[in-house]
Amino acid sequence: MNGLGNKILVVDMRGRTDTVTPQAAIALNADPATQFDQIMAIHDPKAEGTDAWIDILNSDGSKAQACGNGTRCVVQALAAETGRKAFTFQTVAGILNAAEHEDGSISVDMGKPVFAWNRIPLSEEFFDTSRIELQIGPIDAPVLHSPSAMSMGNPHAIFWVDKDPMAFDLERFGPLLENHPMFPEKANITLAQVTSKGSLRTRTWERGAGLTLACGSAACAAAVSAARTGRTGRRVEIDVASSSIRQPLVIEWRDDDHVIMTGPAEWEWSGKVDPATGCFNRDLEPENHGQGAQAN
Ligand SMILES: N[C@H](CCC[C@H](N)C(=O)O)C(=O)O
Repeated sequence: MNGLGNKILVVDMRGRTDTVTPQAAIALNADPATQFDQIMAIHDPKAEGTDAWIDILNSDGSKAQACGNGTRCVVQALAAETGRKAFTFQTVAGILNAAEHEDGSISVDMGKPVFAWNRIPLSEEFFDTSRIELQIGPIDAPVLHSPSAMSMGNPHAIFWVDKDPMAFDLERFGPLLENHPMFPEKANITLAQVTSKGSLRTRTWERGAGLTLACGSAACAAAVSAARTGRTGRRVEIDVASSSIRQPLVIEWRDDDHVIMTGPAEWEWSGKVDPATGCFNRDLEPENHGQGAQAN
């Protein structure tokens, strides 16, 4: 599946006690036929009142605490399977409520943003993490500087740019910043251009996945950071510059501090996958539209 182009493998692990291994993730990503950005593994629920435990792996095999685009794909797959429209998931980042709307768009309550330096986490103490001292490029003429830092369950740095985010050499700067000592758990790196008081244009280098076509939790982090620094209001339309899918993500940072993300999801193909090794085969004919890959 994809969430605004973000390549998502939704793997049904319900009824099983094993998990998708980092090795399987790396093997699946190494094959062009199954190259992905994140795996959303659906497991039987652990907590009362939840529909599933969602285990999230990046394409480098590392774990992610949140995945907005991937969560919308899980909602679409489960809604197609069950006919239900609203779900409650448990992830490392906490409990997420999500629902598919009549028009097919999907809203996810991504929880509350975290601003404290030591919970993002950052390796240096900053009283105000809405603008931290971090720059890249020549000392006297930095290419990127003074980002806003925060967590959506996963760490984010938002660099403000005054021209198209596509004009930057993010392939070069991304890994330097992702792995910068400032971020003890690494970070997702986003370039954000304010295009109005209610809209942003973004591009993200993802922790553990690199340049992706879209990143939902980064869109949430950009919207919250823009509102937090007075650049926009608390409801923002995000034009994800790198995505070929010309639909905005709508992010609302509600007065109760919850961040609600609304956007599309799309099924691409289904198949069977070995969660230990990553061996897979595609269904010749799509069995059930909206179904993720079935573990075998
Ligand atoms: N693409 C995902 C983000 C995955 C985050 C992952 N890169 C990490 O934090 O390690 C999204 O739509 O939110």
